[in-house]
Amino acid sequence: MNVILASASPRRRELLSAAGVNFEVVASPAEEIHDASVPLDELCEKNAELKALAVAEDYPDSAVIGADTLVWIEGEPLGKPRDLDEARMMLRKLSGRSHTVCTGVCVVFPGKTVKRFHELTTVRFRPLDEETITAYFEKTNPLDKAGAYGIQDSGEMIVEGIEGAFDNVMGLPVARLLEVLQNA
Ligand SMILES: Cc1cn([C@H]2C[C@H](O)[C@@H](COP(=O)(O)OP(=O)(O)OP(=O)(O)O)O2)c(=O)[nH]c1=O
Repeated sequence: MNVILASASPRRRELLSAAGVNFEVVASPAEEIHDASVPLDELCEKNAELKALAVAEDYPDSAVIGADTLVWIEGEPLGKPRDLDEARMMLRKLSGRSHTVCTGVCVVFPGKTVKRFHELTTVRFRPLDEETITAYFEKTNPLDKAGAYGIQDSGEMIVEGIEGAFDNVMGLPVARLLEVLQNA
């Protein structure tokens, strides 16, 4: 079965390649929803589905994978920051506390069968002072990442510990995705 990753994210590409899956990449034109009144798990899965369905229209004979990662703190979803000021505000908010990272995944199979799931990881941040945030932004670009951080990019500067899967924080819970692809 031909597999398409409907994502522009280099991290998702890396993770799926490392799992030994052969796939093509087609970035999805879908617009994400960021509506705090929708429950986190539903929001991640819905966005993943919108991304996958938009590409599946043009590739009806392939299995099309969409994914969406949101950082959730105190009932508020954090997407990607608009600029460095907002990125700094996000890290201040995450400083010294735990938050939830939810990645929703949707696979649209030929015949339009849709499989959706999500995975949650708890991430505990170190207390961050302004100097650490500045130093961290010199190491990584926060603007293309939900919550303004990348656990895979000098994550030890800011993260104290996690409960759950690391790859889920990076943007793709691969083990569960492989099960879905294999059981198709
Ligand atoms: C929290 C966190 C997010 N991220 C990234 C994963 C995603 O690429 C991004 C969240 O944005 P998404 O909207 O989920 O994905 P995207 O816009 O990058 O790609 P596409 O919609 O085309 O699939 O944040 C990390 O790389 N590391 C992290 O620790």
